[in-house]
Amino acid sequence: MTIPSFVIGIAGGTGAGKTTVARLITENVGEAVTRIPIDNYYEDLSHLELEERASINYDHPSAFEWDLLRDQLSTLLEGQSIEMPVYDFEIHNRKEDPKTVEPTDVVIVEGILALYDEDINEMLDLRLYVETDADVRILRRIQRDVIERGRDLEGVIDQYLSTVKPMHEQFIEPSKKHADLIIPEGANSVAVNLLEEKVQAEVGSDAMRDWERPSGPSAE
Ligand SMILES: Nc1ncnc2c1ncn2[C@@H]1O[C@H](COP(=O)(O)OP(=O)(O)O)[C@@H](O)[C@H]1O
Ligand SMILES: O=c1ccn([C@@H]2O[C@H](COP(=O)(O)O)[C@@H](O)[C@H]2O)c(=O)[nH]1
Repeated sequence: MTIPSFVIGIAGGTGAGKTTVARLITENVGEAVTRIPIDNYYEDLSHLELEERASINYDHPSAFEWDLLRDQLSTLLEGQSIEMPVYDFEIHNRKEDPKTVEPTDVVIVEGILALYDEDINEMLDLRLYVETDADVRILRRIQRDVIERGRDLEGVIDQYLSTVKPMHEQFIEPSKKHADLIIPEGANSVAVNLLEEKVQAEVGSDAMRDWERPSGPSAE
């Protein structure tokens, strides 16, 4: 594999289709891709009761442990494995066991604030922002949170109006200015096909990568 990996950041509002885009553009390259969902880097809130954890603002940048994400991403880019935390949305906390993640040709950093942090942005080779209308996103979120994340309708609506929407407007939408590409309507087939080709090229042509990178082996 090539070191450092080619790193793609995928940001966008809740329900925009980030995970779907990440899955579709990498589904034909097998294990050459590692996904780092930044949800896994929510602060460890084990010291709080479940009820207190449920009322946290999970859409504010301060909810994330950025130092850990920066450290683990750079470790991965140096070619070493990491012990990535794994988040459980039902209990609003990390699971007990982390997941061992090995370095791969392509790394995808995905999450609402994937383009927010300056240091993380510098580590990204391609910055994507998935843009989908708010009404579509909230409908998707209601469906997902009730079915997969153990929430009730009233709770999803309250959280959306009190934190998700205002934080989207304050932090997530403005992070779009850091994007190299904006993908309208999420997983649209033209965008997905182009990005899939790019991912396959990165997995398949290590030699070209070295030519392109000033810090790559051929530049030394
Ligand atoms: N282009 C699309 N068309 C229809 N449904 C979609 C599309 N993209 C995503 N979805 C659906 O919307 C929901 C949220 O998508 P997801 O990729 O998990 O969003 P995010 O990761 O941005 O929160 C999922 O149920 C997914 O299947
Ligand atoms: O304990 C938690 C942690 C996060 N959330 C919400 O998740 C979304 C981000 O996930 P997407 O897959 O991008 O939708 C964020 O808007 C948080 O509000 C949560 O509800 N509970």
